[in-house]
This record gives sequence, structure tokens and C-alpha cells, in this order.
Amino acid sequence: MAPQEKRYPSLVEAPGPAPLIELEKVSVHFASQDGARVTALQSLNLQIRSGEIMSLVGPSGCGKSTTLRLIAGLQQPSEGMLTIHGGAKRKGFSEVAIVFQRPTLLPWLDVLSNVLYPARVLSRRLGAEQKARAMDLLDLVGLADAASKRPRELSGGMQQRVAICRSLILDPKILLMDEPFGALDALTREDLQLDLLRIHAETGKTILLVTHSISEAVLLSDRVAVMSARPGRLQELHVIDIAKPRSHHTPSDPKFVSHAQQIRDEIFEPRKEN
Ligand SMILES: Nc1ncnc2c1ncn2[C@@H]1O[C@H](COP(=O)(O)OP(=O)(O)OP(=O)(O)O)[C@@H](O)[C@H]1O
Repeated sequence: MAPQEKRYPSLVEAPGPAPLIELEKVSVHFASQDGARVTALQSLNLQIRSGEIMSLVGPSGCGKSTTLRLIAGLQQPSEGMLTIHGGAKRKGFSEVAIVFQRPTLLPWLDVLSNVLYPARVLSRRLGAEQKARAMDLLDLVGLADAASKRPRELSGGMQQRVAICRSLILDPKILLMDEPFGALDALTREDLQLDLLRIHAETGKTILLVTHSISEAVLLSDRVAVMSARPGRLQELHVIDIAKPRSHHTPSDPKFVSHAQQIRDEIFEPRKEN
């Protein structure tokens, strides 16, 4: 098969060079329990291009999840501007989907029904097209044979794969992932990382990933945004110029080692702002 050829045409997203998501001087302030003001983000500027995988890394509490919540529409900026496709309003439920650390599947539904659940909530009657799409997604992560199983019959990694399929059923433009592999053992985590790369290659989705793992960020991303300690702002942006397709051999690539080391230095020895 030629590298660009897609096996699942129904899942393909058209790529585009323009920024799909733009945060311009975005600040977010919260009121803490004692009434004090907590500034989670301070004048954050960030552009995410259509079709790229970008990771957000940075010290705990620097505002990574807050950034994801802003893009998901679950949080409003206190100051600044967030646009998607150049507009301040979302175009519908299906524009953005989120995958969290825990899969939170519905235990009484089988795998196929779990994947189809968001589509069922939106329209009570499911068409053959949606079912075919769900099966394509399950096939893409190697779970087509598990379509009629219940969540309790699946391992943690399989459940998270189902959650990823569910997030893609409404064909979102943007997939937001908050530590999606953080609860998995190391080997399963590596498997799912490669699954995500395959999903991205097949669908061309725009993916924004929050991770505490520098190597995961370098392995998966086109660009890695390093955020400063709270109040979070963009500290550095790395273009990860490592050839694709990437694999479990990629971490031994000298470019991988160099990017990971630089990012580690930026997080643990940040340059002082004047
Ligand atoms: N609803 C809230 N009310 C008050 N403070 C909040 C709220 N949500 C987040 N914060 C604060 O904002 C800051 C950023 O939180 P956020 O969860 O975005 O950070 P993070 O980088 O994702 O952290 P971690 O890496 O530990 O998950 C933290 O200091 C947090 O305590």
C-alpha cells in the first residue's frame, strides 16, 4: 500500500495548513476557596494547525488541562481570544471530542453500543453508515472481534481503545486528549501510542494531547509546546522533525534523544524571564 493511501476512506479528514485553533493572549483566573485569585494561564499565545498532533507539556499546575478545557468550550477565557476556524463560536457538538485518563464506558452496553453512544444521544435512530463507521474505528484499533463484548470483559488498554473510538464516532475535527494513557501499564501504553499514530495517519485529525511524559510527547507529536510554571504561558515550541511512520524504534533515533533532552532541560531548568 502506498504511504498516503487510506484504508478507511470514511474516516479521512482533509488536511490544511492554516491554524485551526488560535489562542491569543488568553488568561484564565480562578477564585480559590479562600477568595484569592489564582491565575492559571497568563497571556497564552498558541496556534494549532489543522491535521497536526501537538502535545502540551510542563510542570504540574501550569494550566495544560485548563487549555484543553478552553478549547473544549468547558471554560471561558477571562481575557484574550480563542478562535476555532477563525470564529469564536463552535459549529456543533461534533466539532471537538475529549478523551480522558479513564475510559468511563457504560457497563451495561456492549462495545459497539458504547462506541455508537454519542451518535445515539444525538439521533435516536442509528443508520447503517454510523454502524459501519463504528466497525471501521474498532477495526482500526484491532477490536472488531470484541464488538459484542461488555466492558468488564476487556483489559484496561482495550477499554481505552473503545473510548478513543467513541470519541471519533461523531467525526470531530479536533481530538483533545488529557493524559489518555496515564492509567495504563508501560507496555500497553506503548501499544496505544502506536495505535494513536495509526489513527492519525488514517484520519488526519487535529490532536491536542496533554501528557506528563516527555518521551510520549516527542514520539507522538509534530510539535511540542512547553509551558512555563503557573501562571502558564508558552515557553518553547519544538518542531519534532523525526521521520514518519514512527515506531517503537523511534526512541533510539538521535533526534528523538536530542528533542527529549532539550525539553527536559526547559522544564527542569527554565530560563529566567527578565
Ligand atoms: N476550577 C478551579 N478553581 C480554582 N483553581 C483551579 C480550577 N481549575 C484549575 N485550577 C488551578 O489552575 C491551575 C492550573 O490547573 P490545571 O489543571 O490546568 O494544570 P495542569 O497543568 O493540567 O496540572 P497537572 O499537570 O497537575 O494535571 C492550578 O493551580 C489549579 O489548582
